[in-house]
Amino acid sequence: KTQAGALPPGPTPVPILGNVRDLTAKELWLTATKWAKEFGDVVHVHVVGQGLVFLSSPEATMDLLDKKGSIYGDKPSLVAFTRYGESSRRQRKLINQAFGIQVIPSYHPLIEAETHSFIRSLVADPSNYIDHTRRYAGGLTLSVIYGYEAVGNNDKFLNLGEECVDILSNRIASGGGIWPVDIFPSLKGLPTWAPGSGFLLKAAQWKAKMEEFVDHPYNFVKASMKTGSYVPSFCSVLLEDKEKCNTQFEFDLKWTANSMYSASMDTTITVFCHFLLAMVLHPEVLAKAQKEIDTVVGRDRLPTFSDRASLPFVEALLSETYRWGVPVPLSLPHRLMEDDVYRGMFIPKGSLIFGNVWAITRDETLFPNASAFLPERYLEKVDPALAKKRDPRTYVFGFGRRRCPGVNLVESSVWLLITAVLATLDISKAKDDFGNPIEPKIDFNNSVFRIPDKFQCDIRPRSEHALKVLREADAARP
Ligand code: HEM
Repeated sequence: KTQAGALPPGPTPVPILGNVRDLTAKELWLTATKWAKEFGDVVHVHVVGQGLVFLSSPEATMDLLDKKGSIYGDKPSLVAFTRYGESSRRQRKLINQAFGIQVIPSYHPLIEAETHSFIRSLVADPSNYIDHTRRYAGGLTLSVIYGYEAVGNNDKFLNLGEECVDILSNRIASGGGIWPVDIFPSLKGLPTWAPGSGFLLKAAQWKAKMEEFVDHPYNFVKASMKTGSYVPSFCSVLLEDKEKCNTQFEFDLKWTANSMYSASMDTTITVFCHFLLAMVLHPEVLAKAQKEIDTVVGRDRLPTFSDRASLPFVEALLSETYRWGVPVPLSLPHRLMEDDVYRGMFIPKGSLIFGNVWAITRDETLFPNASAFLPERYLEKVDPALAKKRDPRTYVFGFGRRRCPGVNLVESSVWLLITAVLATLDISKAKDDFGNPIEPKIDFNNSVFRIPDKFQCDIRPRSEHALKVLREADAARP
């Protein structure tokens, strides 16, 4: 077979298993970034015959995942949703119909209601902030997608969703390798002692749960549509068009709806936890943001979307939260559909391509003092090309044809989430029995999403008045 050039460089594989051991590392993005320093911004490793390519610069991610998106747009089938083909294009079309930028304002009342309810839960029970964020993200998605109103933290659909995401991202993904079995078909033949063989059982469990989770909320929409009393949602709007309702369409619709649920959960949790952590570690940033909100919004009402343009520091704080937190540090892999040659290096068809967002967002030339949380870096005026290169949104939502289709919704919902929290709550280090501040202990144990393990912190209302304003906002809601 003729090859146009050598494979991209990378760490030396061991026979047969290749780089399996390199890939089982905790915080794989750190390892991938070390490789980038050693071998360059395009690194190749292989796992039992499956090639993985890590792209660690804005140039490489743009050149391949964006500019050559038509051949870098496929997905491994289990990790995320669908292959890039007819069905994926149809699904994205459905999503864009529901989450196009012009549609988002119609979700504003829902977003506001979920945000205020989230703040009430934080006030009532601050230490369980992760559960509340999960409830918030799940609740928002269930209502937007299915018109379903989740009840409490123990809702049946929320629980089902949680089980699926948990099996996938924690048990399958961290069970000895990074990605599940049908990405590495060759793992099926491995003896049970080999790293990664535990995949099979877990993948079967996951599939069964997934089918439940795809069908149940969808059946809820259909049943409620039959009764005539239902809240319009992504599914109901698309189902109303009876013309299109054939089996293929329904199949696409229910899997699309489901993929959005899973996709919104851990991502939102990651972003919120990093915001919280940044506020715990940087009281001066919290104070500055609160001062801006007090000046622009005042203390007698809650911030709304119409305040956004007048809150540049909060905007910078949000950007810095995306950059510093890096919610999905290796993004989600794309699958190369045809052999390709890049800068003379040969990248074979079928390779899994990872955008190393961690390496890019920690690049000192783009972000001096990159490990520090400094919203001010986004207040500096720079030319548009550089601004785009430094905008974390260019990377943290993924790339090219598979870029996160929920981004417009997130851009609104996460903004309001942090702005409303800043307006109503104080966040600081927890104190021990002697009143000494406790340093939050930070560790990352999820192999796909960079979610900090639960840490101690102190969250409380800024004042009695803030609580009153919150109650008034609730009372005013129809
Ligand atoms: C802060 C929150 C979020 C972040 C950081 C985020 C990030 C991402 C990333 C990195 C990807 C992979 C893109 C790629 O493969 O190149 C992705 C895919 C996806 N996201 Fe999001 N996401 C967020 C929230 C949401 C929400 C709220 C929804 C839906 C309501 C959503 C729906 C999706 C879907 C459906 C995909 C798969 C797209 C495809 O494979 O074509 N995401 N997201």
